[in-house]
Amino acid sequence: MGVTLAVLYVFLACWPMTFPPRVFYDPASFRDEIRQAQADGKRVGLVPTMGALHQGHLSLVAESQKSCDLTVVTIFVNPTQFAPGEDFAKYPRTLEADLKLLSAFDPVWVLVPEVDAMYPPGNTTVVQAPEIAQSLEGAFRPSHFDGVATIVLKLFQAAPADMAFFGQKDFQQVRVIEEMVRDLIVPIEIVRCPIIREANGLAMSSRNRYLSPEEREIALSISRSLEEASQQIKEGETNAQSLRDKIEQTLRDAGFREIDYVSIACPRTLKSVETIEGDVVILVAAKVGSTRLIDNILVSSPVSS
Ligand SMILES: Nc1ncnc2c1ncn2[C@@H]1O[C@H](COP(=O)(O)OP(=O)(O)OP(=O)(O)O)[C@@H](O)[C@H]1O
Ligand SMILES: CC(C)(CO)[C@@H](O)C(=O)[O-]
Ligand code: BAL
Repeated sequence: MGVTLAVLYVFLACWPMTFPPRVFYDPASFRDEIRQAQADGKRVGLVPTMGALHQGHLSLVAESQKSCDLTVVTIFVNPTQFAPGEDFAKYPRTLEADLKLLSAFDPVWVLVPEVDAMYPPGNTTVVQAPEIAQSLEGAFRPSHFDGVATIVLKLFQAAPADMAFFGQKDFQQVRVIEEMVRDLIVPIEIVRCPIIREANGLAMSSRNRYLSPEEREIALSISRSLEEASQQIKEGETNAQSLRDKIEQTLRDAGFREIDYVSIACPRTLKSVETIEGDVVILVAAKVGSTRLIDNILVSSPVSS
C-alpha cells in the first residue's frame, strides 16, 4: 500500500500541470463574463493574437499573469489588415495546438470569434489609424494599420480588460495602438513586452513556419545585422546613413533580394534620423522567398541628444 501511494505520488508530481482554457466564440457573452469577473474584483489582462502561438505569444501571457488575476487571449486572423494578395488565406490556423500551449497557464479564457461576429454583415464603420501609421509598414502595407486599429478597438470592446499586452516585435503596431488609445480615450493600459528570439537570434514569428531551412539561414542575417549595428552605435557611431548601408549590405550578402526598408528612427515618432543621438530604434522589413519578415532593436547611444 505504502509503495503504491509513493508510486502514485511520484507519478502525479512528474505529470505536467495542465488547465484547459475556457473557450468562447461569442464576443458579447465573453464581454459579459469579463465584466462579471471584474465586478468580483479580478484584474483582467488581454493578449490579442492571430494564433499559431509560439513562445513570443506565451511571454505576453506570462507577463499578463504577473499583474492580472485573469488573462484573456483572443485568436482571430483579422481579414481587414491583410491586403489582397497577402497571406490571409494561407496564414497558419492551429487552434488545437494553441489551446494546448495555453493550458500551461491558469486561469486563461480564450475568444475565438468568427469573422461575422467581429464584422457584422453591413459593417461600414472603421478606425482610421493615427498618422504614425503612414511610414514604414504603412508605406508598404497601405491599409494594414486601419485594419489593425479597427480590430484592436473591437477587441477592446469584446474584452474590456484593464491592461493589454503587445510585443515590441511589431514596434510600429504598438505605437499605433498607444496613440489610438490616447486619442480615443480608451480606458486600458497598454504594456509593451520585449522581443522573444530563438537561441540563434531569429525573432519568433508565426510566419517563420513558412521558411525553408535555407531561408531560415538567410533570415538570421536580420538579427545579426541589427546586433552589429547596435554594437557600433554603443561604440559611438552617429552616422545613420553609413549604418543603414552596412545593414542592407549584410542582408544582400546573406541572400535577401527584396528589402522594403532599413530605418534608424526616433522610437516615439518613428521619424528617420540622420545623426544618431540618444535613443533610437532600428527597424527592418525584408522578404525571403515569398515570406516577409520584420524585426527591430532599441539602442541607447552614448552620444546624448
Ligand atoms: N517574438 C515575439 N516576441 C514578443 N512578442 C511577439 C513576438 N512575436 C509576436 N509577438 C506579439 O504577439 C502578438 C500577436 O502577434 P501575431 O499573432 O501577429 O504573431 P506574430 O508571430 O507576430 O505573427 P506574424 O508572423 O503574423 O507577424 C503581437 O503583440 C506581437 O507583437
Ligand atoms: C494585434 C493583432 C492581434 C490584431 O489583429 C495583430 O496585428 C497581431 O497579431 O499582431
Ligand atoms: N503581427 C502583425 C500582424 C500582421 O502582420 O498582419
